[in-house]
Amino acid sequence: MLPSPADLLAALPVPTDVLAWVRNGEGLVGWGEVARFEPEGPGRFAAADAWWREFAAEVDVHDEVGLPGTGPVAFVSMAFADEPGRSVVVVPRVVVGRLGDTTWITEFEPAGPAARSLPVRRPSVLRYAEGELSVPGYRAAVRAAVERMRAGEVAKVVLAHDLTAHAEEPVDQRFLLHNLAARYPGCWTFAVDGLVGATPELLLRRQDGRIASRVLAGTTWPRSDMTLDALADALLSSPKDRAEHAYAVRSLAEAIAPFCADLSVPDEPHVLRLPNVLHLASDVSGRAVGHASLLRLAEAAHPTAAVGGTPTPDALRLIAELEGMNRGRYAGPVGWVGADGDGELGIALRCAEVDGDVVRMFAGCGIVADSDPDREVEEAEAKFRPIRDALEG
Ligand SMILES: C=C(O[C@@H]1C=C(C(=O)O)C=C[C@H]1O)C(=O)O
Repeated sequence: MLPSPADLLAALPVPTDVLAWVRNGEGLVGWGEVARFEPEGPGRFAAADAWWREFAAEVDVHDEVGLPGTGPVAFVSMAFADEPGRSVVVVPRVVVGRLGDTTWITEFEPAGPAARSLPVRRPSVLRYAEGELSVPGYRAAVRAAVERMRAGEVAKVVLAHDLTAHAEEPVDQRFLLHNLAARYPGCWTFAVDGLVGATPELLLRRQDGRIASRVLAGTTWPRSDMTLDALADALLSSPKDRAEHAYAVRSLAEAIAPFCADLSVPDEPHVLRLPNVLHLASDVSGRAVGHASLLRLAEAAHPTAAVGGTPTPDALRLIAELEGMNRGRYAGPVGWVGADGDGELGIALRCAEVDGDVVRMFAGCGIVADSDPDREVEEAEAKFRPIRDALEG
């Protein structure tokens, strides 16, 4: 039995090409690679689903545990945009999983040589630099979005920017994972093909005929002049944040309604408290009708107005125009799928793309007509905290 959240991650023997999806000590970690598929474009979800079905159907499975996450699994990280962007589906050679008190190992045969276990290394000297969209560039983009919204072009748009850190040596992704899981145990700590983070937002879970989602939108952050209770009350009674939240909930609920019976959407959001931010949160759930896999459900739901906007097509056009950067897999669905098409996909937030010694971090905010550009810059700063702190140790 593995006693603490850090321990599932401690099973990872190597510093890069690690796979993880861990929350409160439960989940999956993987390494080695038996297969990979990299779809692109608007058909990427359907292509990933078809490829995985075909692959999983060929596997001769001996599953002695029979829990969600046992048997063959693929880790998934989808591009945010139809263009540009590369999505990744990876089937690991070895998976270690944990659910409740049960811990298991899944291995493809013939088993490869055991990976030599390398100690976790702290990144050496970090130098920060602007990303593709600088802070002043981001402020200007938010200002422009507000003007366009006041002119009635869109109701909500989510704008993000990036920040780069350079280390002296390739970054040990496990160092980030350990720090994120220790500080944000209730978030889903993930790593797929170099995208590493800890997201508080569950796009969709499909399991045993149930569909669930945790929608977040509407954010505040701790400051010295207000208690956490006062901040939470202010967030719940802020018309701006409630409006941002309502768009996100509606977009998710409408997208999954055709695949669900007994859809349950809370009348009021609750406040999710994290060390760096507080969010308005709504847990939506329903009973799955039909056989649409998790990947096909995600295709219908992505991007929700938590990371895109309302109406979606106009918001996506505005994001491409005003951000002018490639989001890559940031804000796209990330997680795992099982051979039966069930699994869990979060929204890849509070994360970074790690490429050797370069770490590209992302953060974004929902913008509505009465957003203040300076506050959105501050909110993005608060959202960079988890990954920056994880890098710095
Ligand atoms: C876009 C991000 O977060 C999203 C935007 C939020 C908001 O605007 O209030 C809150 C949670 C997330 O849905 C991010 O963290 O980068």
